[in-house]
Amino acid sequence: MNWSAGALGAKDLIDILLVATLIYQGYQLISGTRAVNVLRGVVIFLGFWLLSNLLDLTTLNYLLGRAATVGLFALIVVFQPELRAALERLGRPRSREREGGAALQDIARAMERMAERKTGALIAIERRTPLGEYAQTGVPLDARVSTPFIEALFARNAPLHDGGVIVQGGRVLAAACLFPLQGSDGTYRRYGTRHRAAIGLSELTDAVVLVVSEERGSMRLALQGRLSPDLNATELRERLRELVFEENA
Ligand SMILES: Nc1ncnc2c1ncn2[C@@H]1O[C@H](COP(=O)(O)OP(=O)(O)OP(=O)(O)O)[C@@H](O)[C@H]1O
Repeated sequence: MNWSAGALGAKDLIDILLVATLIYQGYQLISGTRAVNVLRGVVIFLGFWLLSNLLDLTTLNYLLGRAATVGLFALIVVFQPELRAALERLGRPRSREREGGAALQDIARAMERMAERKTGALIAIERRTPLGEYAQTGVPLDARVSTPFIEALFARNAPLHDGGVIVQGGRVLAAACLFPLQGSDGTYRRYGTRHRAAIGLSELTDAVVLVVSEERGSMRLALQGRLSPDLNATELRERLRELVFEENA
């Protein structure tokens, strides 16, 4: 940017606009993931680094400079799954998103039917945080989502009915997965393990986790460590559309 020229040219404005868009899109890609907290830490670290530079604190500045180099590589290694998911999302064809929309309808339909029959179910829908590490605790499937398929997975006595199903962009990634149980902090203590597994996973990731209670035949949704009240079919569809299709688009 040519500051000496005094006024901002059209090129500078485009430049600023593009950088602002990049920063915003970058933030959108990581918002709701554990990377946001790390980003805050990085900003604080950079603040200290800048301050040590301004105040000319040579030793501190040297140490922070060294730590930054190592830290950059550490961040790439630690956030490799998130980076891969973000890049994958950038390059994901639109057809794949349409598939995701149709899959939501199928999941909602399966939820209603299982609730009618009081078949217990637990379904996690991946958003920005990759759920691969939880999928690894179950049986890998990589199959297209459909209402009968989801119902078959949770049918009583079906081999994979125990545990949770993980859905990623219109496909069932794995079934019979073990989700982290919500800690016993009191609020959700009275709930059984299926509901606490839903809350637990939604606490650690940004996934939308759906539960059908075998006991009550109710449908609920866990998000960001909170469990919704009972949802009817219309409410469930609405919530899924806004949380998975619109927010994640
Ligand atoms: N950590 C876990 N991860 C995934 N699924 C789990 C986990 N713990 C329990 N489940 C599932 O929950 C089932 C047990 O549900 P439980 O009756 O304890 O819970 P609940 O919340 O009372 O649900 P419901 O209302 O359906 O009875 C197990 O059979 C298993 O399928």
